[in-house]
Parts: sequence; C-alpha cells; structure tokens
Amino acid sequence: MLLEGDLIYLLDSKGYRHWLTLGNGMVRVQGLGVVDSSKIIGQEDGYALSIAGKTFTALKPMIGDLMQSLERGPQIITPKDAATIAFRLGLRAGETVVEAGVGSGALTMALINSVMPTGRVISMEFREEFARGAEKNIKRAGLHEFWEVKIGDIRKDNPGVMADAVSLDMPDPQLALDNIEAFLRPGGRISAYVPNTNQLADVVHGLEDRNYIEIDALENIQRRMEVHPGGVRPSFENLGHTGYLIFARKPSRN
Ligand SMILES: C[S@@+](CC[C@H](N)C(=O)[O-])C[C@H]1O[C@@H](n2cnc3c(N)ncnc32)[C@H](O)[C@@H]1O
Repeated sequence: MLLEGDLIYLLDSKGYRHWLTLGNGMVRVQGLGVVDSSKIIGQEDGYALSIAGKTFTALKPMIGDLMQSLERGPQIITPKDAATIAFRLGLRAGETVVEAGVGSGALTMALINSVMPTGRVISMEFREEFARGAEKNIKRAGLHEFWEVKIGDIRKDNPGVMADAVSLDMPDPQLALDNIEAFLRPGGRISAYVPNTNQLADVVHGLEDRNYIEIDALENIQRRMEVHPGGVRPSFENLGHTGYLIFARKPSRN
C-alpha cells in the first residue's frame, strides 16, 4: 500500500523515474509538473495511472534504487558491490556495524537495510560536509532511525560501541586496522573496498600481520545482457572496473 509520506517514483514508458514524496494533495514532480498525490495514496505498489495522457507506474523503491537516486558528493559504491559486502559480512537484523567513511551514504543504506529494524550502523567520517550530505540522503530514504554518524578518523578514534562487523571504504584501510582492534568483537567480520591492486595487497598483508582468518580478496564482475531480435549479447555499456573487495574474520586474541 502506498501511504502519505512514502518516497516513491513514477516510472514512465521509456523507463525514466520521476521521484516524489506522497503528500497531502498536489506535489511538484521534476519533469512532470504538478501531480495530485491524493490519487496515489491508498493504492497498491505498482499502481498504473495516467498523467496528461501518459501512463506511469507508481513504485516503492528498493534499496538499490534509493542508493542510485541519492544526491552525490564523493563517489558512491555500486549496488552490486554493496550487496556483496552486506552478504559476505553476513549481516543480519540486530547487529551493530561500524563503517568509514560515509561519503554520500550509499553503502550506508545497504548496511542499514541489512541490520534494521533492531540493529544499527555507526558511520565514522572525518569531513563534516560529507557527513551532513549523507545525513540528508539517509533521511530522504527514511533510514535515519537506525543510523548514527560520528565525526572522526577511524585510524585513531573509537566509535564507542562493540561492532559485529566493520566496513571500510577509504583510501588507506590498512592504517585503521590497529585502531579497529579495540571495537571489533572476536569472531567479527571486516570488509574493505579499494580501487587499486596495490591497496588490495596492503590490506591483505595488514590483515595477515594481525592474524585475521578467512581472508578473501575478490573482484565482483557483473555483465548486463541485452535481448535483441537478432540475438542476445552483453551490453556495450557495461561498467568496467569498480573496486576490489577484501573480507576477513577476527579471531579471539586469547
Ligand atoms: C569513497 S568515499 C565513501 C563512499 C561511500 N561508501 C558511499 O557509498 O557513498 C570515502 C569517504 O571516506 C572518508 N574518509 C577517508 N578516510 C577516512 C578516515 N580515516 N576516517 C573517516 N573517514 C574517512 C572520506 O572523507 C570520504 O567521505
């Protein structure tokens, strides 16, 4: 059911998305002008409606849609990499995740989505303006209840919680490993996302030096397929390289 206050998008016949928050009455929608949102409130997800003679479908966004529609500051992580991070960290409802840095908040949304409604994500970010931008994005997505941001440097500051998992998307994750010892629980999981192979090697060596176990480094390659009357082939517009992912678990230190 589509409710007042929901953030939704109207999908047109060309596949374009027009975003709006369902309000009381007329709402301005970019590219469409003014839309009477009272006609959408109370309808089912996937409701088809006509606006100025054109057909649209009203849809509630999934987490990947929210990630891709946010206002961008720093480069965001792609849904394919965020999904792999959340799954390989083994996140479940009720867990506590510490991440750094927050950037635009895209990965944060995927992490929150995996631990809500009883768990939470604490983001550590050393640039105040990025923290505020991410806050706007996370509020727009309606996920702020399960999130906290702390201004600080994960290489030396403590988030003040014991984490089940730590997720790092920053240039030098290996320099945070000593500090993370204090707040990642034994058996806890860690992930790092880096664009270059030299950074990947630095992280893996850093984890090995600290006796982390089940260390695994990978690149996540996905190809979108196109189905044409003449045949089926990978899209020419496929994204090439995004980043490398490293995962490990922390053993008990006794
Ligand atoms: C590439 S962006 C993260 C993008 C984010 N994962 C997303 O999907 O939107 C990297 C962020 O890490 C922050 N950062 C870098 N080093 C940091 C550190 N030592 N402690 C906290 N934040 C850090 C940067 O300010 C930047 O906001």
